[in-house]
Amino acid sequence: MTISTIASILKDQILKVNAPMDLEISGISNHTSRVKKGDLFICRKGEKFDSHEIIPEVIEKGAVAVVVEREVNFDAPSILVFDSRYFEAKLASLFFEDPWKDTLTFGITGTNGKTTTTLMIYHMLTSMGVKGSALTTVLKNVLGKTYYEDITTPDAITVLSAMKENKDGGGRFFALEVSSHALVQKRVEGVRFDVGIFTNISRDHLDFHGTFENYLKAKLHLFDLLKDDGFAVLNESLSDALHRRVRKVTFGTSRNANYRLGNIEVSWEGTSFVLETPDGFLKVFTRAIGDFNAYNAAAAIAALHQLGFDPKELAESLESFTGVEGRFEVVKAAKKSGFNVIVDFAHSPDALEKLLKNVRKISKGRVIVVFGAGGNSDRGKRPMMSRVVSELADVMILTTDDPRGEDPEQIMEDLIKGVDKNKPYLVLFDRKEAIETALTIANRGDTVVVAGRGHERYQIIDDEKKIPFHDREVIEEILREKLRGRKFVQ
Ligand SMILES: CC(=O)N[C@H]1[C@@H](OP(=O)(O)OP(=O)(O)OC[C@H]2O[C@@H](n3ccc(=O)[nH]c3=O)[C@H](O)[C@@H]2O)O[C@H](CO)[C@@H](O)[C@@H]1O[C@H](C)C(=O)N[C@@H](C)C(=O)N[C@H](CCC(=O)O)C(=O)O
Ligand SMILES: Nc1ncnc2c1ncn2[C@@H]1O[C@H](COP(=O)(O)OP(=O)(O)OP(=O)(O)O)[C@@H](O)[C@H]1O
Repeated sequence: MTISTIASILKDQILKVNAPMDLEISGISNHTSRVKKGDLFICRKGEKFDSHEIIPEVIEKGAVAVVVEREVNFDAPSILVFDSRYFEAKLASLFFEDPWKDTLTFGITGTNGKTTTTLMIYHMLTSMGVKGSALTTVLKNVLGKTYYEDITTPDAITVLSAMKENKDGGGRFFALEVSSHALVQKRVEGVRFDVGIFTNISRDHLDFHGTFENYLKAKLHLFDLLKDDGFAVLNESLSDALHRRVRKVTFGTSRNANYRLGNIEVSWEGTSFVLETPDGFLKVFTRAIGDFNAYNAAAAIAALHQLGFDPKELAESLESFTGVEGRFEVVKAAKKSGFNVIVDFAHSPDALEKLLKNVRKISKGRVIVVFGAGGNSDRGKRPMMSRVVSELADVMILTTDDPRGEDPEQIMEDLIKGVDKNKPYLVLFDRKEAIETALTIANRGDTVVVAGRGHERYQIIDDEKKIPFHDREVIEEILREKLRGRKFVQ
């Protein structure tokens, strides 16, 4: 692709071109670690770093031109643009030949349930023989291959190159979990979606968005990115918040919902419910435990049913969905000990509340909860999280999550502010010790919930330091030690 092509197609985004028009670019990149020979490199001012400062380094590494959003004191072929992030998204779409155009694209946003809903769609479609890909917090799978390991919604270049690879490999759909950070940072601005799903909204990420209104606005931007015939699948509580004139399909429990959930039943085996669709009633069962998973399933079924898939086939294919790693994950190794252990990613007040209400429904004994709060993110939600847990747990053990450079004592102080002091609670900073204590005090019939980190494999202490820590593996290791040499009657 030449500079001339870019300059003519993206001219509205460009202030000045200072490069030969016939200059050929063979790739695009935005990070020094990924620059290749012949690349057009996009410079961005970020929160930690400004890559306008390192142009000599990227030219040295082989970039033939740079995109900048301010004048720089370095003589290199360049394109001056209004907004680097927006330009990157549009350029990525152009460079990878608009792969979303002939792909069935799903964008899934919401405070909770994005990963699960995305993977339900992925599971149903692939089980029905439709080839495709999904990028989520947990699974980042492009036609069976792990595409990258990192944040939830990657940068625009990664998103669009993954879509292109999916399309070139015969993939017909692409399901993308879209975080509010990604929407603000224009990581999906170069994509157009057939279906946008908004699972729910509750307090989270206010460190980044400032206010709840901004957070909601960020999420709603997904629907500005729908294709002309695209449609929105919304939790019924969000229908009025979306003012844009798009086709809306709602799910919920009220009479007005287009997809109406009823008879939700939760057990250790899974979740079942009846879904009233515009085409009649559907019995649905999924092995993912929790009434909130009925809502996630309703959203996923509504999206696919509206696209013309047979509802019975959808329900059948969902039966083999076993849930997502680290989401209401029942630790099998604990069965022998007579109590249950659950690992769950809940790290917002709403997710903790929904999780623990479900646990209470199915647990015979006490509910013992181990959790903490992540550093460098929304301080205000911390006391709300501990308030919910102290209300719903019988025993609460506060511990460390990912401090991310913040003082763990400070995080703990914030958490303790929300605790009901009439309820028993323990503070154990060492996460392993906290889990071990919970497993030690658990009696037959009790349920231990280890919340907050789900599938994550490292504790992030600060920018530099990552300590391997996987809740389920730590639990299994402790149980092995405890069970060694002991006999249990089951
Ligand atoms: C606060 C935030 O969201 N930051 C994201 C943002 O970084 P940034 O643009 O501020 O980047 P920066 O590190 O200051 O660097 C500026 C520029 O210099 C470049 N650079 C930087 C360093 C270097 O050595 N070389 C280099 O070229 C970078 O590529 C970038 O172009 O853009 C980067 C590329 O898209 C992201 O990797 C980065 O995510 C950081 C790592 C992050 O942790 N983000 C979290 C908060 C996040 O986005 N989370 C959501 C999920 C939230 C949830 O639902 O729980 C997500 O989608 O993952
Ligand atoms: N529909 C829902 N409503 C409320 N809570 C939910 C819902 N679905 C899942 N959860 C809770 O949120 C946790 C995370 O689920 P999931 O990974 O699907 O959400 P997510 O939105 O992708 O989260 P994240 O953005 O943090 O990756 C689950 O472990 C569960 O506790």
